[in-house]
Amino acid sequence: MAMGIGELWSQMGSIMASIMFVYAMYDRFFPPHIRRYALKYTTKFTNLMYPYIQITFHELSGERLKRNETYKVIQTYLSANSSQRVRKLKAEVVKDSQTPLVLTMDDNQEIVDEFNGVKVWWSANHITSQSQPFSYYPASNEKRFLTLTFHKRHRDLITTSYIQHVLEQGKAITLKNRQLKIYTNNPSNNWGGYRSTKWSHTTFEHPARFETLAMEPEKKEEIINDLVKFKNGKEYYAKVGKAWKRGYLLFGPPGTGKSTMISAIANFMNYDVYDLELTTVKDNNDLKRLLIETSSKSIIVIEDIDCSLELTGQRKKKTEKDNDENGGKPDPIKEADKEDKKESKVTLSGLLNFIDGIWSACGAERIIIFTTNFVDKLDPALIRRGRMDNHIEMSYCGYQAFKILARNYLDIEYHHDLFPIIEKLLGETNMTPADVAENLMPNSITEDFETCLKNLIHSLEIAKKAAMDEEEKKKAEDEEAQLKVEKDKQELTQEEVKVKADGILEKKVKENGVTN
Ligand SMILES: Nc1ncnc2c1ncn2[C@@H]1O[C@H](COP(=O)(O)OP(=O)(O)OP(=O)(O)O)[C@@H](O)[C@H]1O
Repeated sequence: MAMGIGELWSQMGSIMASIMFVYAMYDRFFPPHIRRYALKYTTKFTNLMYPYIQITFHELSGERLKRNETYKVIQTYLSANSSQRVRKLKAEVVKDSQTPLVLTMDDNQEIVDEFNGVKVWWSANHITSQSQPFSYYPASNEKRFLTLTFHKRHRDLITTSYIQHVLEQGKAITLKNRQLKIYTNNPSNNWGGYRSTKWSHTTFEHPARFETLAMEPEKKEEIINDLVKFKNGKEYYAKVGKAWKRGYLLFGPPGTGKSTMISAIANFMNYDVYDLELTTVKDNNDLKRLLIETSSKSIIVIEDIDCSLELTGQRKKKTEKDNDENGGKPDPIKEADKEDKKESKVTLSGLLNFIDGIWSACGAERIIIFTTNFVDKLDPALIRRGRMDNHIEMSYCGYQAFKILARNYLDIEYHHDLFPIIEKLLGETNMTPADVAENLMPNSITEDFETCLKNLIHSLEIAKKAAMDEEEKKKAEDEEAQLKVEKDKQELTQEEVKVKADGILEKKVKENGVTN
């Protein structure tokens, strides 16, 4: 006969009461050391019966309870996998991330992950403990940890491959989401009589991308392929015994996109940028120290390398020009700056060591970029292949590059009737992408794209005429110079004739004098 609900409840009640009674007796009459003994053996027994292994990853570790990097990386991995599956999520503000609000698994939530067909369980937990006086997070007396549970027959797979997989994936996601930074070296205060420079940084938010960079598509593709090969080249570089770094030399006239290219590379590679101002570096040692302080996955840039040091004599010219701009008088600010530069004792060999000396191998995955407007003036040792592996010429705007700018600035995707005229004019005159872009920008909100294209045509025609006039002028000057040379030659020959004639006359006079 079926048992009534009331009867069931009364039976459960008496079972519970018996359990409580036995526990109270155990607690009261068994001394603690016997209880500990019993607990030890019960745990051993349950461990034998329980086929799962648990690994915990604590949020804080070490004596000073610093935040554990592994915990953060696993949390990132789990966030990427859990936000779709877990019902209770926690929103956290993360510093230096492109997505400042990150959703992570909340306490006591569990997610199931699968690796090579094996199931594992992750759970987020916390225990409340006494507050930690030495913790970097003094307010926190909650110890958080993540627990990984898996069947013991998969021990090897999980403890080696799976955990490594989680860490690699977590790191990759962190890198992808991180906010890029741009560093620059500033002279630091006199300290103990030693004047050195220090990196300071801000967030790097340049919007340049390869898609928006105006250059010939084949050339662009070549650069992208080279970068991808470099990024995936860890094993290759290790195999050939070369430090994992690459040098790029960007050269071309001002306004052809050298700085824009650097930003596009940084965004594409997801690397930080170190903009090195060589003139404020005290000496080779200071340069070495700055190099050591740069991180992996970064681009070290030295812009206008020809003006940075007295490696080419270019700096002297620049200074003279600066004085001319100031009515011949030295500008006090620039003079102070000059004092700074005078102190820079970085030498060519110091710079060469910086690029490929022993110390350049500290840190990996680094790109060094030099830019210059005057490639011919650079010391060949500085830019030889192997140091600057890839020489990229940034040239005047061609038709393909123009089409990219037209798409960027005017949203013209494929073609416009004015394009053939522009193509012809671009073939006949030199205009930098910076100037083309400037012309394509509407001067007012009422200006439509056709007007912008016409503005460009007008500017190209003016530039073409100016170039022709310049050429004519140069031709005329050359001709004049040539004429002068010829005239000088003629005058010289006349002079020679005169000298000769005078010589003959003198001789005759002497002879006559003798005969007379
Ligand atoms: N190839 C390009 N593609 C897209 N935009 C460009 C390109 N070249 C120049 N520009 C535009 O012109 C501006 C100036 O270009 P950029 O500073 O990159 O030139 P640069 O070659 O580094 O000049 P400089 O030698 O004077 O430093 C940029 O802000 C960008 O808007």
